[in-house]
Formats: sequence, structure tokens, C-alpha cells
Amino acid sequence: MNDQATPVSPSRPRRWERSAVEEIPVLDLGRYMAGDDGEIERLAAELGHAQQHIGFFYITNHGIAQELVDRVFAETARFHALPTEERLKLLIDDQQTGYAPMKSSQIEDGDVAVEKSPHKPDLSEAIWIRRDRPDDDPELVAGRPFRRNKWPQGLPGFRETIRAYQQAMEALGRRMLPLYARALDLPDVYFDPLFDRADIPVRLGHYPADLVGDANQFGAAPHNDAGFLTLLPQPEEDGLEVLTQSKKWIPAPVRRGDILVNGGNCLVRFSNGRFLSTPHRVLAGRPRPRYSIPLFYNPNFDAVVQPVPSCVSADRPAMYEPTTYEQYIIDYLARVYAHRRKPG
Ligand SMILES: O=C(O)CCC(=O)C(=O)O
Ligand SMILES: [Fe+2]
Repeated sequence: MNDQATPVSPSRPRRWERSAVEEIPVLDLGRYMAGDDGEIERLAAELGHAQQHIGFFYITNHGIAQELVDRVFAETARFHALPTEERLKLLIDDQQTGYAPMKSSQIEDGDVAVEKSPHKPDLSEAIWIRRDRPDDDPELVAGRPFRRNKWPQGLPGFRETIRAYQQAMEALGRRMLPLYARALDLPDVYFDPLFDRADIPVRLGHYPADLVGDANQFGAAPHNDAGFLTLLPQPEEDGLEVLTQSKKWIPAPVRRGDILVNGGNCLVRFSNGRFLSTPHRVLAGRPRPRYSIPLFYNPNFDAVVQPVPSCVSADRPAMYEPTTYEQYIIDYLARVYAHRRKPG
């Protein structure tokens, strides 16, 4: 379903089993986060079922301090209250870093073939921030893509809070890797070396209240996430909807304190199509402003993204060619973001 897949084998692969799950399950990580590795088997089974049949699940007792999450929401609101000219100094670039103004973002994602007519630009704005690096970081100095951040001026504490958030969420993502590995019948440590310098962008988004868009307009138009997994600490406002396997849009109800998790296209590739990257969207024009702070937990830039051995067999040949994550994300951005194709 993804990434202009070039079938490696001409034969028709056996399909992965799917059933329509119409409610997003909740996984309790409490005992696992407290060090009980006896929980891996149970959690991996729950995670595997969720990822194969709906592509979304909540985690509760995940260990991320609500106080930190609240501070990130507060910093996000503070950023979006800056004068427009301050925010425009950080205008988003072709590396998906910086400030994307209202209606500037328009994903044209051929993967989401559920609605044929093109969507209007998103009724939201966001700042994208990647891993914070020192000025003498060798990869940054070498000019490698996705290594340079744009930080706002005049917001003391902003950078420190976002950095602390990224660190905490990265640790959570890392702790979840054995669950994905076990769920895919791999050794628990399988993914660890592919994520020891993970790409950890955050999108600090603002969906203003009371905006009435056109019929085909959203706060965030239907899309698949590109990366491995997305962590969405629950916002105060609802509006997020998820497309189930029965092609119904269902709301993802707000569960304050929990984190919503979903798989992205990278996970689809690793799992050779077994795990879902489920289309989702955010409705526009809610009665109150909505802020959201997803963190995308992605592999190292030089990690090779390719179907794992346990998901490839004679009747399910590899559906995706190996690619580095860096090249994969360059190709993805070139494909889906309309604003990247506009001059300037
Ligand atoms: O704002 C949200 O709740 C989700 C946003 C989203 O889907 C994304 O940033 O990829
Ligand atoms: Fe998303």
C-alpha cells in the first residue's frame, strides 16, 4: 500500500490476515516499564494484533511525566502566540524543519486512495523540530540533511523543554522496540542497532478554533505517517480520526495522560506489509483551539530499511527494495508535500 512499491516478485504474494477492529485498544505498559520483562510476550501479542488489524493503540502507564507533557503543550501555545514575523523567520525548508504556516501544508499522498478529489491546504500550522545537535556535530558540519534545527528567539526555556521531551520520548520508543521485534517473531534486540541514533522529529501543531473549511478541508488531511512509529501524548481537544479496515472513519477519543501510538510506512516496509500504517486525519473548526505534539520515532539515518527475514517467505516475497532511511525520507518528502514543489 505504500511508497510506490516495486514488487520484487511477479507472483501474487499471500495477503496478511486482516480483521476489522473498530475500537482502538489500550496497552498497559506499567509492569513492563517497571522492569518486568515477563510482560514482553503478552504485550507483544497485544501490540502485534493492534498493528496488524487497526494500526493504532493507546499506551497507559508509559512512564512519561504528565508535567513534562503539559510543559510541551504550554511551549507549543507560547510559540504559536509569537508575532507572525518571528515565526516566519523559521520558515520550513526542504528538509521539513521549521515553521509551516497556516494552509502551507498539503500532503498529496497517493497512498490514501480513500478520497479521490484533492484536499485543500491544511487548516493548521506547526513547527517541526529535529534532534538537537551541538554546532560542531560532525554530521551537521558535513551538511548532511535533516541535521540543522531552527529555534525561535525570545522564548527562554523553549529549547530545553523540547529537548527534554525528545529525550524522554526517545527512551520510551527505544523501550518499545523489543515489543515490535517480538511481535514480528524476531530476536528482542533486533531493532536496537538500527535506532541507536534515531531520527526523532516533533511536530508542534496548532489547529485554530472555529475555522470553517471547505468540504474537502481538514486540520490535517488524511495521510499515513512516514516513519516507524508515532507517539501522540493526548491533547485536550479531540478531532483525530482513524480509518479502519472496514473503511470507516472512527474518532480516536481523547484519553488524557495516555499516549496514542501508530505505525508508519517505515514499519510497513520492515514488516513486509504485515503491520499497518493507517490513514488518519484531524477535523477542522473545533470549538476550541487544539494543540498537538506528536513525536515520530524513526530509525538512524544510515539504517537500512528492508523487510525483516521473519516476514519474508516463498509465498510472501519481499515487497520493498532495501533503502537507507535517509534516502527513504528524502523520496517521501519529495512525493507528498505540495509546498515543497512551490518555488521559494
Ligand atoms: O494532531 C494530531 O492529533 C495528529 C497529527 C498528525 O497526524 C501528524 O502530525 O502526523
Ligand atoms: Fe499523522
